[in-house]
Amino acid sequence: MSNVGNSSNILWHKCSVEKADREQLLRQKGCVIWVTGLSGSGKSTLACALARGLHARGKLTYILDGDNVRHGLNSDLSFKAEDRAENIRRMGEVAKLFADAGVICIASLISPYRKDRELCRSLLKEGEFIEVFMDVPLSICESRDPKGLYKLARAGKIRGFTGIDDPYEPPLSCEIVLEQKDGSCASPDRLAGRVISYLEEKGYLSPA
Ligand SMILES: Nc1ncnc2c1ncn2[C@@H]1O[C@H](COP(=O)(O)OS(=O)(=O)O)[C@@H](OP(=O)(O)O)[C@H]1O
Ligand SMILES: Nc1ncnc2c1ncn2[C@@H]1O[C@H](COP(=O)(O)OP(=O)(O)O)[C@@H](O)[C@H]1O
Repeated sequence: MSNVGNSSNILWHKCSVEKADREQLLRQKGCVIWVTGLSGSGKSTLACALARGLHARGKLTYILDGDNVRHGLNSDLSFKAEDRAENIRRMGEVAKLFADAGVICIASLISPYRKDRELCRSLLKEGEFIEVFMDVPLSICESRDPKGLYKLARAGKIRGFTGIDDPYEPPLSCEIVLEQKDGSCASPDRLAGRVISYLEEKGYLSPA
């Protein structure tokens, strides 16, 4: 008998077709690229550029974007701390399933709290969780404000907005930092190129 979370009598069912077999088929290694950063830091843009770049090399990717998943699976969750934690936990679990399918899964969400990101990291094997920090100062994100949300937050019309009146905890150590400082903002394709080089170096773009 085994207990899993709140359930009991749940046993793992194993299949003879495993992750490595799917990876052979796809000629790549399943992993999670976890893109974290403030709203407006360029997470979704990077995710798209990365998916395009990898697709062009014949690699199978799937983007889990915070905004998009909040339209469906996570539509019951708000932005209070415990709901963000649940949002991130579910994203981590779904990303893990994609990685197990052999897919290069690009999860792009603010994920502001370190402990939630660490929990998602712990779901995967060593090396399979690649954290990418969009290191863009709040002032730049705020000046971009493509959805007008910072303006609403500053006006007190949105409460608990990340970076304004809700914290963002930058990674203390992560696999890739993409810095965008004033005046020197690399293009999304260039930034994606840095992630693709990392994947190549670590062998993720070759079969298991
Ligand atoms: N209070 C508050 N704080 C931060 N962001 C807010 C908030 N309310 C709405 N939004 C919009 O929701 C997008 C962030 O969703 P995420 O799922 O990525 O957030 S989180 O990881 O659960 O913190 C985020 O999208 P991005 O701009 O793409 O980051 C915002 O557009
Ligand atoms: N590398 C970049 N250089 C300049 N502008 C960028 C870059 N990446 C994204 N942007 C712009 O910044 C804004 C926010 O990008 P977005 O990808 O929506 O951020 P996020 O998903 O983190 O909220 C958009 O207007 C986008 O065009």
